[in-house]
Amino acid sequence: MKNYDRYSVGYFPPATPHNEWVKKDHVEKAPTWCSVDLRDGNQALIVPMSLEEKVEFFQYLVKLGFKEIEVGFPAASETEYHFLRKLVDDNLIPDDVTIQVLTQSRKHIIKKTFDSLVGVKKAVVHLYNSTSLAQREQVFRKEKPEIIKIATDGAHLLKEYAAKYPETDFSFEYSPESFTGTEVDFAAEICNAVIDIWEPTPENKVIINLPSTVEMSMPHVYASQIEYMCEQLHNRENVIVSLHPHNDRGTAVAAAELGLLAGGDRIEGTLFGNGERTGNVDIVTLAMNLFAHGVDPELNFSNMPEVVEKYEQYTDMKVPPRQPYSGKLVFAAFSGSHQDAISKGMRWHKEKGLRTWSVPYLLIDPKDVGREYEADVIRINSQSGKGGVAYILEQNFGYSIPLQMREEIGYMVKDLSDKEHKELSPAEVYQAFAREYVNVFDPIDITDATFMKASDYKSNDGMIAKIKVRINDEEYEFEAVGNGRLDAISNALKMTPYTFDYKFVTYSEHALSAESSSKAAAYVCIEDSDGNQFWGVGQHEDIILASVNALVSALNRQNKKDHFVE
Ligand SMILES: CC(=O)SCCNC(=O)CCNC(=O)[C@H](O)C(C)(C)COP(=O)(O)OP(=O)(O)OC[C@H]1O[C@@H](n2cnc3c(N)ncnc32)[C@H](O)[C@@H]1OP(=O)(O)O
Ligand SMILES: CC(C)C(=O)C(=O)O
Repeated sequence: MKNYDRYSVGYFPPATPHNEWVKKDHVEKAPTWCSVDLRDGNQALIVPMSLEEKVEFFQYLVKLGFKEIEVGFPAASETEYHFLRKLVDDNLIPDDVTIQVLTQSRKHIIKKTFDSLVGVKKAVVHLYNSTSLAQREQVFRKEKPEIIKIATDGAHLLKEYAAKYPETDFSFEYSPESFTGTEVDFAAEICNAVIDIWEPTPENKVIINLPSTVEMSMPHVYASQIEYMCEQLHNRENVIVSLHPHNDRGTAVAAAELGLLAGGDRIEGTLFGNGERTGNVDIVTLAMNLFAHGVDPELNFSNMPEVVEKYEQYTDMKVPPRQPYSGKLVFAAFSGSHQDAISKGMRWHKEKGLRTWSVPYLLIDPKDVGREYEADVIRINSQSGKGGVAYILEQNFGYSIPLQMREEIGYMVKDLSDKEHKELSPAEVYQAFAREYVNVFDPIDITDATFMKASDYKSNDGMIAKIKVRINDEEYEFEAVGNGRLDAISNALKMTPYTFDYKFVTYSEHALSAESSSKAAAYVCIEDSDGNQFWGVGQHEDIILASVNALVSALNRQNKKDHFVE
């Protein structure tokens, strides 16, 4: 590919290695979450949200458990301003939720921001200016001291305006925007200049937010930068280090996780990673990654389908089918060996009554995010195998297919999917199975069967079967004795003018689920003198007649109408 040589690394790792974070292997507690869906997410939409949509989305974010929500850039537009006023005037902000607003470091914008906040109980005012080499040179055309002055002027203004509204509990946040393209020592210098003005205390900490406004490096470089900043920041114990990753290289989640290992306390991100360009960091994935490591994420995504639905409704964006934890296909196993392992794993967990989760191929239990095994996990197409097909028949329709029969059914179903070139729904799997195996009554149909004990039969408990049978539209009635019911029926059938060539290989039966109107299923396998085997399945409310139906089905599969001659 041409033109790769136009690019080079544009980021600035610390001059000395800052890699202590590498010694930790997982994040041990949830960070403070700040949703920026209504600001960063909103500013990235083709059509930003309406006031009503923002109100609903805000309330939904509260329901999910967010305690800090950046509600907008109130100086940006009338909608943003009125939205904030509505939250305040209609008392829509719960006491345990802090709203946050973003402002550039410009006096009229800061003033308008504070105007919009009048009457709010508590708020974070988030000040930013760009600090990267590229922005300094190309956009602001200013040297470092002038860039620092933009930040410190803004920091002073925030203090001044906040003092005018003593009824509001204000906190301050500063972002050296484009941090990832900023020399780390300069980033530390400008953040410290702001911290020194704000003079944080344990009661009034400040937030220093370190955005990868554009994600430029591999995630470990971002982590090293965060570790360096945590070491350099003044008054660190009273500074909340916040991370605001974007996803330009597709590694925002990794960067955020490593950044947390490196000392980050707080994450700004959005549901499903909506945001500028390739998006902000996806808070759903981050939170669920904690969950999957046994850490309480302190956000509630237990009804993921609803989260997806609401998000799509508010933003008009789509959650892709492979989005971690939330996409439609992320728990789906189509391939045979995966299905086999999952169904065995599920059974193992059930049998052992295990609460801890270790089912192969599934990072978490889909039920924990409101997904259904039946609809979401094992799905049938031409890549599927016997284990998956048997799982579908058992879970959805109550048929516990004998192990020896599974392979044959598996191939029959996958072949059908292959020919039709489509996924088969559980109902279609069942129809294919039923059509081929269950209660197959043509050309042979036993229309009536009664049994009596033949106690004199070789002094054993033999059975006498009296059957009415229709074969190729002719009716016959015979009575015969056998060492069991099926044997007696076989002997009666042999009295018809037809030749039957089979012996029994195996038989099994079980009750079907309580909801089913047919209460029993039976499975019969017969073998002809050439060694060919034929399975049949019978279904009936009466277990004895289910077994008769299974035998008849097997015989009919052996003796297809056209080939069955006297
Ligand atoms: C990475 C991020 O997501 S940052 C947030 C970005 N979000 C947004 O910008 C959405 C909301 N913004 C807006 O609606 C508008 O930009 C407003 C209302 C805030 C300001 O509008 P305007 O003043 O008309 O335009 P604009 O933002 O283009 O202003 C650019 C000027 O501000 C300066 N500027 C830009 N950002 C900042 C900042 N953070 N602090 C101080 N000055 C800044 C620029 O250097 C430029 O200066 P110049 O006029 O001397 O050239
Ligand atoms: C304002 C800052 C935090 C921002 O949105 C970014 O840098 O991406």
